[in-house]
Amino acid sequence: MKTPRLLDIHNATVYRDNKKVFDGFSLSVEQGQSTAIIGPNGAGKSTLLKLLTRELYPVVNDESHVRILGQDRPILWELREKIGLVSADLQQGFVPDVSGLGVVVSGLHNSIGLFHYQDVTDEQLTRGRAVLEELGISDLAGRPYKQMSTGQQRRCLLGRALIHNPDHLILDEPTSGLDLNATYHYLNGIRELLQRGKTILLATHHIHEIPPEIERVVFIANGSVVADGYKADLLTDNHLSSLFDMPLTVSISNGFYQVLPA
Ligand SMILES: Nc1ncnc2c1ncn2[C@@H]1O[C@H](COP(=O)(O)OP(=O)(O)OP(=O)(O)O)[C@@H](O)[C@H]1O
Repeated sequence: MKTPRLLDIHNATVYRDNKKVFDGFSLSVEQGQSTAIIGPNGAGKSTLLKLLTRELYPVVNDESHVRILGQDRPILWELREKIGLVSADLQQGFVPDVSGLGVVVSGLHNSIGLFHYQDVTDEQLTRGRAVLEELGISDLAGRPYKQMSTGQQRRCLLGRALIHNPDHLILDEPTSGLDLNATYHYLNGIRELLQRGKTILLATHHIHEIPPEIERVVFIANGSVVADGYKADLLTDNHLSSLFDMPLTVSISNGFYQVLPA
């Protein structure tokens, strides 16, 4: 049997409040095909990722579908186990008093904090500690979320996304707000995950945070896919200048791309 696609969107119309953000949007991503979704502010990147996490739904229509791992109506609980998420929305909405260990373990409860009515087992705590150790952040286990830096919170949230050991990860602008050291530390962690075979869907307008291991890029502008192909073919002066509507020049160093005004 053919492996179902991670994502298969065909002809989708999506509204956010009264605004039609996608009109006939189509995109598919195979499992194992890590992809960077690039576009300027307001292009529709987060909207796309929210379709995948089922935080947004398309308008129901016979001629369109949004299939995730082969399912039109995936069971949310199962989806959360198979696809980990780190996004700014999640980071901002997290319960401030929870500890680093609590952040990670909350992934098992699919909650944005840990609450007294939740039954947290010793086994879950042991799993949470193992994830913290794997990410090299065991020192954050007891620290309240609200007392962590942006980068520390982000790494705990990565731990939360990894607690189910999902095959797929969605990262929405993963290094925004991180300093240089934290950016490259975080990117190294992401590169390791890619090298271990995880599929990563990364939405960003920061070209420098695309790990060398990601080869496919999709450009989105005004709610449509405007280009889709290999990174080496699309991350060029001309293509990026056109996407961001200003003259840009690209340089490459150790597999990472950097962009500056031309
Ligand atoms: N709650 C909302 N109500 C109405 N319009 C919205 C809402 N959220 C987003 N939009 C609009 O949808 C469009 C796509 O937004 P989206 O957040 O998906 O873009 P993005 O590419 O992720 O942008 P950014 O890089 O700024 O995060 C934008 O025009 C935005 O103004």
